Amino acid sequence: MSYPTPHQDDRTAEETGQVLNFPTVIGTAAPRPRTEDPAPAPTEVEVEYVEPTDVEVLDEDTDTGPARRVDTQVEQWADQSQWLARVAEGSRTTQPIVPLWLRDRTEAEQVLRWVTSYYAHVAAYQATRTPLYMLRLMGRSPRGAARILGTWGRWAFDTETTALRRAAAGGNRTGEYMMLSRQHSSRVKVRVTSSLVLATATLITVAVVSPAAPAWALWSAVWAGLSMLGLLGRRPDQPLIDRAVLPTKVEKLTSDAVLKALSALGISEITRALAAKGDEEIGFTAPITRDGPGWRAEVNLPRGVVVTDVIDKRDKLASGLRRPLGCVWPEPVNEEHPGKLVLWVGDQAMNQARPTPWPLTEKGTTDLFKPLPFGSDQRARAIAMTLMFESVLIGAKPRMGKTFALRVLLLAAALDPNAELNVFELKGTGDCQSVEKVSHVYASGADQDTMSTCMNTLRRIANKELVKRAETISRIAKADPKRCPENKVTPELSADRSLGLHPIVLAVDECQELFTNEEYKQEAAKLAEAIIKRGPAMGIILLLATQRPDSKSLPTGVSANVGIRFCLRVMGQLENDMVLGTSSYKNGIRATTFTAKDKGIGYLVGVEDDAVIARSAYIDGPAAETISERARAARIAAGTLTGHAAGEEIATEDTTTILDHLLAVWPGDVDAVWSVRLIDALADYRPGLYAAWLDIEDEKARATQLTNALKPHKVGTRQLNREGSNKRGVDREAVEQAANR
Ligand SMILES: Nc1ncnc2c1ncn2[C@@H]1O[C@H](COP(=O)(O)OP(=O)(O)OP(=O)(O)O)[C@@H](O)[C@H]1O
Repeated sequence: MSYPTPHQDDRTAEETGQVLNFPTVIGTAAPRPRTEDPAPAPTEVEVEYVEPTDVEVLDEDTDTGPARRVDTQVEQWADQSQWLARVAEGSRTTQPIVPLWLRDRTEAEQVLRWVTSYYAHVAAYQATRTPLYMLRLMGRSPRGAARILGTWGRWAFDTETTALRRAAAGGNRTGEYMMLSRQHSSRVKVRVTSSLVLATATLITVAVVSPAAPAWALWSAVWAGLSMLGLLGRRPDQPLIDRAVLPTKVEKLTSDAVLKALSALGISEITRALAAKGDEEIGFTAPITRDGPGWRAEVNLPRGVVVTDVIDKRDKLASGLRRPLGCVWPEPVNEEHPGKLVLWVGDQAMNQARPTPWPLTEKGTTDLFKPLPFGSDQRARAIAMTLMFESVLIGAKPRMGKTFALRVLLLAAALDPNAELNVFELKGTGDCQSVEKVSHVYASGADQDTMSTCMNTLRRIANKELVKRAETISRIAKADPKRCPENKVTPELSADRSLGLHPIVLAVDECQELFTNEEYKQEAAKLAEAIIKRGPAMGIILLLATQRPDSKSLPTGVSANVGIRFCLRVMGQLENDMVLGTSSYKNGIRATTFTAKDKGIGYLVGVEDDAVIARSAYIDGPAAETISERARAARIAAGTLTGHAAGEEIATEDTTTILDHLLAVWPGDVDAVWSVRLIDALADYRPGLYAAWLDIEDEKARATQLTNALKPHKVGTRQLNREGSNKRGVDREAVEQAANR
């Protein structure tokens, strides 16, 4: 593309804008003339067009004339340093020396499997059709025989000279005719005689040899003969052998196919960009390559089109590519720009691929400080997650695989003999039963008893364990900062059982039951939030799974603070963002695009830098039992089988007191609060314990209830003059001191 020189362009300066010359540090190229300068002799100046970048547009009112474009420096730089720009661009987009698929053993195996399966398919396809091909040969043999006879007849009776003889006879060329006739007669005589001799010899040989030959040899000869005739009888419009049509799942992805599919999306900018041939608005930034069991294309979408526009129309894209929906996975590349699309097209729909086996099914133990195998991505690459210092939220529509995913994490945790498991399944179907034999606390049920056991465990962990662990950690950090450099548990501290800092895993399946329970919802939300915020540093890991990830069933404090999120199929943006985090839907991370068949498949956030599509490992009931048995044996060997699993009676009753409740509901940093206000908050927090106090109409009498309840803890109340009224109230310091005592 070339810039017009001032004389080539007959527009006015106002129309074109003026190009200012900037002093440049690179070279001393002659400045471009201003449009109002006397025109130099017209010359054809070919200047390669460089996309204007960082163009400063001056205010129309400043200086003289209209807004000015100041591309000169950019152009000069580009003119003189084209190669530098090319090198810079080139080094940004260098292609890997070792192909992607060869870098990883699993991927190399995938490719090998793919190639083998392709040729196996072709071989099997043709082998199964061999009888059909034979029938076709037999069917065509009469035509072959006729063709042979025809050809022989034409040769033996010298038909090729018939036209010449006719022409000589018609033209009264007697001499020529006589010569041709003689030649014809002698040819026919020789050819017919030799044919008869050959035929007789063949017949005699057959008659002599055939009685002595074995039957298979005769049949083979007949078959070979007929096959030969069949081959000679072929027809160009009906090939004998069918093409082993490549199955759709391994068809190569071509750039044409990708562009065609993109054009079918009905996005006007894409259609325009594709129509404008030669325009580089849309294009591939790397060759389409094999990537795991599929193809990977990198596309720069036209300016203004974002990858989420394409993700929204994934079904149309799949239709355009003529692939099953489960094969087509468009993804954004967030570190580049929102219009950079990576399109991965699998050979097989993800939901139909064989789930990769869980590596710990047969053997092995785990360490919660290290990555644990969780599942695999669309490319069948293993996905591992480190649970320590994290909390996990799993959300989905019912029956999409949330309990299976939770079970993988629970079994992985169970295989760390040092981890204490507290497991609650609030639907009562026994979905987590496989880990009962290794759990310190285990309860399953939809009843109030299970709920109350779950609440008491939450209270123990949030109110006692967190406090105790914080004290231990700060004591160790003070005494020996090297032992605890980041004021959080380390593998060494956690392994020392005498310190009580071993990992605690608290899992609640169907947690919506807890967060919507009239009696516990407020308290449960506060406790869960406290554990999510403060627990990870102290080795406490909360795992939550819910089939109703909406604002009512999942407290914002929980959904906003959780670290690892796994969202299987959900129906709407709200549920999607509740599980995956605010703006996920807007950013193209949409679990709404999964279909009902995508069981166990979801978006996983918080494990890799970007959200990934993952399928949890499939561990069925019997396999889970076997793994759990192994985990139990490991615990027995390590001497860490405790609580419910060890048949111990564990105190799961409420060990919190009114002091804990007061501190949980205390408003911010306020040092003293009226008793009536505290009673209101307490009644919301623990309606089962305090709601009855609200029935007392007289404010003074109501406040007295709190005074009396605090007496056993040696916490007094006093008159507080606030907002122009004088009412009984409590000091925070007094409550804290009593709680610490
Ligand atoms: N990773 C997976 N691969 C293949 N199939 C899976 C996978 N995970 C789950 N499934 C299938 O999905 C079905 C439902 O799974 P699961 O019981 O975990 O669903 P759920 O979401 O917990 O259901 P509910 O909400 O009713 O408790 C299972 O029976 C299983 O066959």
